[in-house]
Amino acid sequence: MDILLHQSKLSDKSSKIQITGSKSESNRLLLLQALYQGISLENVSNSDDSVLMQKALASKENVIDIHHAGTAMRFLTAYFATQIGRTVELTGSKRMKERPIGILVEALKQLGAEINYIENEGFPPLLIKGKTLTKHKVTLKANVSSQYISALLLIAPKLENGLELTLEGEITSVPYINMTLSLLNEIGVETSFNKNTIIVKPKELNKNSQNHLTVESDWSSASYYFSCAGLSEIGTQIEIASYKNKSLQGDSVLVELYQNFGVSAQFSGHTLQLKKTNHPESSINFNLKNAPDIAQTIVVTAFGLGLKCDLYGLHTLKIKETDRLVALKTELEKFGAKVEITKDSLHLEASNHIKSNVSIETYNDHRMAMAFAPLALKTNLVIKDAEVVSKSYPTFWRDFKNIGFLTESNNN
Ligand SMILES: O=C(O)C1=C[C@@H](OP(=O)(O)O)[C@@H](O)[C@H](O)C1
Ligand SMILES: C=C(OP(=O)(O)O)C(=O)O
Repeated sequence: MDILLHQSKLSDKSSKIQITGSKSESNRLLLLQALYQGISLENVSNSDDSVLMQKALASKENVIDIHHAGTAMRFLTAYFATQIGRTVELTGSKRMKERPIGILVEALKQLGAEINYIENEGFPPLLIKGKTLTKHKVTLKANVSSQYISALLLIAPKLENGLELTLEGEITSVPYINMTLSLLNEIGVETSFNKNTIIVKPKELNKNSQNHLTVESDWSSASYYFSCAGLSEIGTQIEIASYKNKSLQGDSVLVELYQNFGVSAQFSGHTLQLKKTNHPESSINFNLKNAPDIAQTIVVTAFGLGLKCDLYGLHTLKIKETDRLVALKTELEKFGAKVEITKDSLHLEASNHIKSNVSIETYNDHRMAMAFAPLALKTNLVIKDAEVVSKSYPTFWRDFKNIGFLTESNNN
């Protein structure tokens, strides 16, 4: 399905958008729920990636396909490595087979796991034979993906002696590691993270222990509304829910970053009120190594406002749903933008011209579709294969229409 977005203006009646739970928090908590009894959850994400995670954890099949879900692939590799007596083939989409997993597999093997590559060395699919992991110390590279680290941390309290991780190189996406540790703490697991060492103490929850956790709504999904506010006229307001002032999600840095685009974000209880209050700064320069998932949103907002934009710390973007650096350059240039990319940065020139009626390819990447959609506040455009949004935010197009976007779909 392609969606034609006519140039739109946000509706004056500020309607409140209820955004689904964080997929990162949900996928961690679903795994902890499978490992420990007595955990109940509220506001779990309805994203494809979380539904796939739930199904995989409940499945009794020998082959489990997690499609495009990176966290599910990495977290379930660790999970199945500890499921004694079970042998599972863990596989995914064509793209998943190109997303590296060797660092995690090697770390699990150092702990005593039995995992084999079915096709290419270092990549899914994997054949995992569940075993008791006997060791508790492991060293791994931390500059490729934090998901390998979170995967190990999630199973750590179940290991006989817990886990001591030594991280090598510059640690990437640190807030996601802290999120994992905080969620472990919430269910009573003791952890420490000092410099490059993380320690998780072993823990068996007592039979009667009950933990009820409410998943905060997804901040990466919130970014598209920050972008809408940023691209609107001064005075425009949008309300999104349900958010917390002290979030576990690193993408909550949006509140600070979007001030540069003239957007103010105020809490009223768990509702976040976004308002365009000021003109933007003349140029944007951010390091996003702690918040890689909002890079696409930010560069599109900057382009829509005609701003020069330099983004750094983007080394993980090449191994996500698509090579996001190449995808951004290709699609932005269709509108007439001038973009340079390196292996870890992106540079957009200031320009006040935006070509109309461009068709955006989404490359099986939900964030390509959602990041470009707010540009309809400036021009007409088409989003190809628009259903990709369901990877993290299935009701995105409905919600988008509700705040005033004029959309037309065609099913080709
Ligand atoms: O742990 C997580 O939930 C995630 C970690 C990040 O990945 P990297 O650590 O690979 O950057 C992020 O991009 C991804 O969307 C979700
Ligand atoms: C990179 C992402 O997800 P994953 O790595 O879990 O596929 C994302 O949601 O932007």
